[in-house]
Amino acid sequence: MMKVQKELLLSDVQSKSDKSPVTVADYGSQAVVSFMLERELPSKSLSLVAEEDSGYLRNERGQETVQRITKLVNDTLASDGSCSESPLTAEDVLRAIDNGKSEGGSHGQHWVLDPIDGTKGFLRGDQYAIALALLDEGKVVLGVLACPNLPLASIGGDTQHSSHREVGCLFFAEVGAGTYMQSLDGSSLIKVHVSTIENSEEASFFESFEAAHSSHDLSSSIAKKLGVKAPPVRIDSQAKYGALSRGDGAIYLRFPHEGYREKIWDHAAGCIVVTEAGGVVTDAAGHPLDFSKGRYLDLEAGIMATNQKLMPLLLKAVRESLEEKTSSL
Ligand SMILES: Nc1ncnc2c1ncn2[C@@H]1O[C@H](COP(=O)(O)OS(=O)(=O)O)[C@@H](OP(=O)(O)O)[C@H]1O
Ligand SMILES: [Mg+2]
Ligand SMILES: [Mg+2]
Ligand SMILES: [Mg+2]
Repeated sequence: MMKVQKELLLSDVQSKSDKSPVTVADYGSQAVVSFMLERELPSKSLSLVAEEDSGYLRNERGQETVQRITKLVNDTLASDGSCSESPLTAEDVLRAIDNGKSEGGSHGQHWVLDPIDGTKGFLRGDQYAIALALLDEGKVVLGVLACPNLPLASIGGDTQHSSHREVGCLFFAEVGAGTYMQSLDGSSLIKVHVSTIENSEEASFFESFEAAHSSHDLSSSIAKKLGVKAPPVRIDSQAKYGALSRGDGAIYLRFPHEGYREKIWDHAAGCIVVTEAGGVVTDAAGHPLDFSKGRYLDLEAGIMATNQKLMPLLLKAVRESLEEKTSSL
C-alpha cells in the first residue's frame, strides 16, 4: 500500500459521481480484503458492506485500470505467502470488489469495509486507514484499523516533533475485550486507553484535515466554550479514532456540512476502537451511533468522541454552539 502511494500515477486516480477521488489502491484493497474474507470464512456466505463498486471499471475506459488493479492484487497476494492459488483474473477481481454491495442491516452478520479511508490524505502522502468492522445483529462487535502512516509515538500536542519517527499502526478491538495497538510489522503489542483528562482546558481535539468534510468554524466555537487552549490537530481518516483511542488527544469533532449523509464504513471500526479503549462516541445529540440502518448512518448533525468524564461538558458545548449557529442563520 505504501509503495502504491509513492508510485501512484495520474491515470490511477479517478473522480466518482460525487466528485470524491478513488484510486487503483482503493479498488485493489477492497478486492484483497474481500478475497481474503471469502477464503478465510468458507463455511458462511459473506455479506460485505464496502465503499467501492466496479461500475466505472466495467466500462470501456476502465479496461486498463482493471489490468493495473489485477496486477497489484496478485502481487499483494503473492507477497503474503499464504496464498498458493493461481493468480486471479480481471473478472475475479471485479467480482471480489462487487462482493461489497451488501445493504447490511439489523439481522445477521455483516462485514463493513472502507478499503482506503481518507483517499485525499492518501493522495497527499498523509494519513489514511484501512478500516474493517464486523456487525452482529446491528452492533459492531469487532474493528480493525490499519494506519500505515501514523507514527507509533503520540501525535498529540508538543510531542509532535518527537525524534521517534517509526510509522505504521494497527488498532484492533473486540467487544468486551478492550483495544490493542500493534506496529504494522507485528512487534510491540500494547493495550490502549483513551485520555484521562478531566479538565477540558487541557484537552486537545482532532478534526478532519479537509474543511469540506467537517466545519472547522463550528469545532472552533465548541473548543472555545470548553476553554481548549491547544490548536486543532487535523488529520485525515479514521486515524483520528486510532489516535484518540491511545490518548494522543481527548476529543474528536466532526460536523459535516448540511445534507451530507455519513456512511457506516467511515465510522464502524473507529467507533469500537474508541469505545473499547474506554471512550464514548455519539452523534451531536448525544445518541450512540446506530449501525443497523443499512449503508448509511441516520444521525443528528455530527459526530463526537471523547472520554466518559468530558462527554457531558462536550455535549453541552456542542448544543450551545449548534443553537447559536441556528439562531444566527
Ligand atoms: N462532504 C463531506 N462531508 C463529510 N465527509 C465526507 C464528505 N465527502 C466525503 N466525506 C467522507 O470523509 C471521509 C474522509 O474522512 P475525514 O473527513 O475524516 O478525512 S479528511 O481529514 O477530511 O481527509 C471520506 O472517506 P473516503 O472516501 O474513504 O476517503 C468520505 O467518506
Ligand atoms: Mg471515498
Ligand atoms: Mg472513508
Ligand atoms: Mg474510502
